Amino acid sequence: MLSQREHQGVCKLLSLVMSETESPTYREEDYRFLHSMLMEKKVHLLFKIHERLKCFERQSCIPVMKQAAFTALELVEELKKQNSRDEVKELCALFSKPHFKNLLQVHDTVAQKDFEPSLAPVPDDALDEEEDSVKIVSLVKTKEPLGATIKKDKSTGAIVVARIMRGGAADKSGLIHEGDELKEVNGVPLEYKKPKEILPLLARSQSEIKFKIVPGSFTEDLPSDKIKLFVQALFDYSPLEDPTVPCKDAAMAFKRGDVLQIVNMDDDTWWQARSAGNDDSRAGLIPSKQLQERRFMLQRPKPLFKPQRPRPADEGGVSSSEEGPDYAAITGIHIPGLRRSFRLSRKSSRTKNVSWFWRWSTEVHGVLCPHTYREVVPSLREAKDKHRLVILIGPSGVGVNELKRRLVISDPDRYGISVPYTTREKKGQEREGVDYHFVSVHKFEEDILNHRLIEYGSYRGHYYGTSLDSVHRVMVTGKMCLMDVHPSKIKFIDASKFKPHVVFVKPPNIEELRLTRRRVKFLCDKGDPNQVRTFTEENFQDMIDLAETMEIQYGHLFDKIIINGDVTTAFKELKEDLEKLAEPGIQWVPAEWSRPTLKKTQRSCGHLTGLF
Ligand SMILES: Nc1ncnc2c1ncn2[C@@H]1O[C@H](COP(=O)(O)OP(=O)(O)OP(=O)(O)O)[C@@H](O)[C@H]1O
Repeated sequence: MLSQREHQGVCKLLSLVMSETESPTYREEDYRFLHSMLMEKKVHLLFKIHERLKCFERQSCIPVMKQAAFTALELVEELKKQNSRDEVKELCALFSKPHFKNLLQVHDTVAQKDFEPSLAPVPDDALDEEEDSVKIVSLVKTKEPLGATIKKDKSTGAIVVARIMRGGAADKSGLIHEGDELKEVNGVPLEYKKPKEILPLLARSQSEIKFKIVPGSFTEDLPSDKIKLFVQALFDYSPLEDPTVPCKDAAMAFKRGDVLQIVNMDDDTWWQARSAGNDDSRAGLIPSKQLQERRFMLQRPKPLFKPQRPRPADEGGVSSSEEGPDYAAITGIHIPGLRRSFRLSRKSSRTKNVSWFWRWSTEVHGVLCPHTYREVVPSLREAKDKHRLVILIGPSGVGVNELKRRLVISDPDRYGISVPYTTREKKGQEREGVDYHFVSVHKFEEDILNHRLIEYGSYRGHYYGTSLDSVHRVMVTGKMCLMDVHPSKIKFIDASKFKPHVVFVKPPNIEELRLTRRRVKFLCDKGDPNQVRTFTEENFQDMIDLAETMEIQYGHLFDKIIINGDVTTAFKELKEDLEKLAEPGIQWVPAEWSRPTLKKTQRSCGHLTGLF
């Protein structure tokens, strides 16, 4: 907004100019052009800047002379002619020093206000052509790329500016816009030239690049710093491996999990983004959500077409009945709460796979949303805040329990595990509240009805489940609660309360599985301690297949993916991730957590709202 005084100034100037144009050569068209130019917001801003600079000039100190370097030189010559006193000699020596000479030269540059790069004057004949309006734009060449891409307009054959990268040199200049037609670069006409022939012209120019431009219809964008859309990438992207990217140099690479600020979404296929927190950097091209979804849809979904292997007779432990997900084995050091898993077990995985395949095939043409980007918002974590709930998921046998066990052993004061509930009888050494909470069927079913269980299932006629209550009990002790659930249950966890951090434990490739697990023994039936065996090739393949399916279905919920090849490396990576999670500061969380609709969804699902 212009101040009253500035506004008056503009009006005065405007009326002066208008009165001057009332000459015999007055043309309605020129008049309107001048009027619209003077009404331009940018012209007003220029007046404003001019006013401010004037103000500054009045306050600032004025140099006594503008040629101090020359005066110093003359003085030295004079002094040399005088006497040879020590002080005079010292002064002459001082004035002759290169540092001092340079200092005076800098002074003179400032005094003469000679900061502008010298650009050649606009040639007289530049505007003689018949075009309605032609712009001559001179840009000083720096190490920074221009930050614009060009293309040939298919219908007219003209070379036009395809994109201006936000924050780049062209964008900052404010002089070149998308849709502008380039007529010449450094005096070379671009007619009949291909875009790739023009790039060397730009590269060849030394200190300045001069464009002759026919402006396109330009609509002012929202400045990039005003667009506050942040997304977390759910896939890795490398422009070098993308043959469809319009300009590899203008594109940016990113990894899954990187947070990007989207600064331009005008184009349906290529957005412009920069790394979050890097406000001054030039934006880069990234595939838009729509483009990435299309690409994803065009890929043949692998699990859908995977041939079903026949089920060996020795693995028929669980039928395809309504029985809940199977429980997996427990190995290693006993830690309370580590003794059960509702994740798909290796025994039931094949049966489950069949139904997942069916679901995938319907969802792929229906509601399944490919994982491209998820909107995130910054959330400030303070030192006094409770820890976030850590959810570990992965196919059975991949090592979720092993990693939980190592975390608890490494720092029992920091990590805790919720104690599960069961309706079965207490066995041998088991302790109430340590190994399980032993409850009646009636109590368990009441808890189900009251939505007090995050997850539950039945195994051999007994219920097993994790209650919100037990998670809460760990959290109030100030520990980070670790739990493993089936990924389909994540959406029912009250995100605004627990701020779940989901870690997907992924198997490595089959060679590494063979290498690291060949001798590993696991309990294949927790009800029978004699049923210990080693992993088979089929177990490995199941693990990989199931991980792939989980990633396709639930990948958008994963905050971190850990590949559990070498267990020490995987554990270190997990621990580092969780330590970072505990640190105070800004964390990026899904934007939907802060939207009121989430609560509605939860209520309509009838889950997990009763207890807290
Ligand atoms: N990276 C690894 N290298 C070698 N052995 C591993 C590795 N990770 C886990 N194991 C071992 O594999 C076996 C299965 O691991 P674990 O019980 O943790 O799997 P899980 O994912 O919890 O599966 P489930 O829920 O079926 O028990 C255990 O004996 C464990 O010690």
